[in-house]
Amino acid sequence: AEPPVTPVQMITAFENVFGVHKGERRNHTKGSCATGEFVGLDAAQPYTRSALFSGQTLPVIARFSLGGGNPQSPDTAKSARSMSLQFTLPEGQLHHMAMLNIPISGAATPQTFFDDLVAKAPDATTGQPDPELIKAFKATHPDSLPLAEYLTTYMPPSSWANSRYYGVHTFKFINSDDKTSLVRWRFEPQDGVQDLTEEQRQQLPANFLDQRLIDRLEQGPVRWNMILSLGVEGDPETNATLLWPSHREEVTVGTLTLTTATAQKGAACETINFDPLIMTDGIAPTDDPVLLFRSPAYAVSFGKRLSGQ
Ligand code: HEM
Repeated sequence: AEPPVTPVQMITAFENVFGVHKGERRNHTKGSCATGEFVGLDAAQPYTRSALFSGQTLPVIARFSLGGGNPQSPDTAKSARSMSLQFTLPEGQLHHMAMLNIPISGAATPQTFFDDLVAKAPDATTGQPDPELIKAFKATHPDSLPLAEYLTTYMPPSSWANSRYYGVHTFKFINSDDKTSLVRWRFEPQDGVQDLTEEQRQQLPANFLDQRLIDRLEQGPVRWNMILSLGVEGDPETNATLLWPSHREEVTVGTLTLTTATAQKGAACETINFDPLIMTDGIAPTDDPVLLFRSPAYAVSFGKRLSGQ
C-alpha cells in the first residue's frame, strides 16, 4: 500500500490545481471579513459545558469565502460557500468553526480528497484536466459520489446572509458530568435561505456577494440561529460524506449576530487560521480522519501565506 498522504503533499496538490497566489490561502482563497457577536443558550448545557453557551455575549470575527484556490472565482460558481467564525471567550481562549453551505464532505478520507485534487490538476500539454482521470477517480472512490450527487441539483446562495452553514463533521459535546453526546450543527439564517435561480446565475457579475452583505447590514444586523442535531446509536460518526436522517432531535443553542463587513485585505480575518480543532473545553473532535487532517493541512497553508509564499 502507498504511504498515507501528508499535509505538505496535500497543499502541493492544491497548488497544482489552482496555482500559487503569493500570500493567499491555498483553498477558500476568495473571501471577505465580518464582525459581530454570539450569545449561547442554556439549552446547550445538557450536552456541553463549553463556555460558548454561558449566555455571555462573545465577540466574533467571521470570514465568508468561496471554496477552491482561485482568488478570482466568480460568485456565481457552483462551488461551496463558507462561513468561518472565531469566538473569543471571557478568559481570552479562542474557539473556531469553519463551515460550508453544503452539508456533506466529498471525501471520507484525506486520501480521497488528495486523489480528487490530483485527478483535477491541469494536464501539462492541454492545460485542462483530463476527463479520463476524473472518470477513473469517481470509479475508484465511491465515497466521492454522495457529494457529486448532491451537486447535480446544487445552486449557490443569493447572498451570504441567505445561506445556511453546516459544521459538516460530527463532533463530541461533553457536559459537566463528563457525558459525551455526538452532535452535528448548522447556522440557520434568520433572513431565510435563498438560492440563485439559473437565470440569475447566468446574469450576475463575478462579484456581488460582498456588496450585498454590506448593503444588507445598512438595514441592521444579520442573524443566524445555531441548531444542534443530536445523533443516535448507529449514526455516522467518522464519515462526513453521509447525512444523518433528517428527523433527529434538534435544539437551538445560540444566536450569531453580524454587524460589520469589509474587504479581506488588511482586516482581522485575513491573518486568522480558522483551524477547526481550535476548540474550548466541552467540545471535542471525533476520530473523523478528514477533520483531524484539516488542522495540519491548514497549518501548512497558513505558514506559507504568512511568510509571503
Ligand atoms: C482533508 C480535507 C481538507 C483539506 C486538505 C482542506 C484544506 C483547506 C485549506 C488548505 C484551507 C486554507 C487554510 C488557510 O490558509 O487558512 C481550507 C480552508 C477552509 N476549509 Fe478546508 N480542507 C479540507 C476539508 C474541509 C471540510 C470537510 C470542510 C467542511 C466544513 C472544510 C471547510 C473549510 C473552510 C470553511 C475553509 C475557509 C477557512 C477560512 O475562512 O479561512 N474543509 N481548507
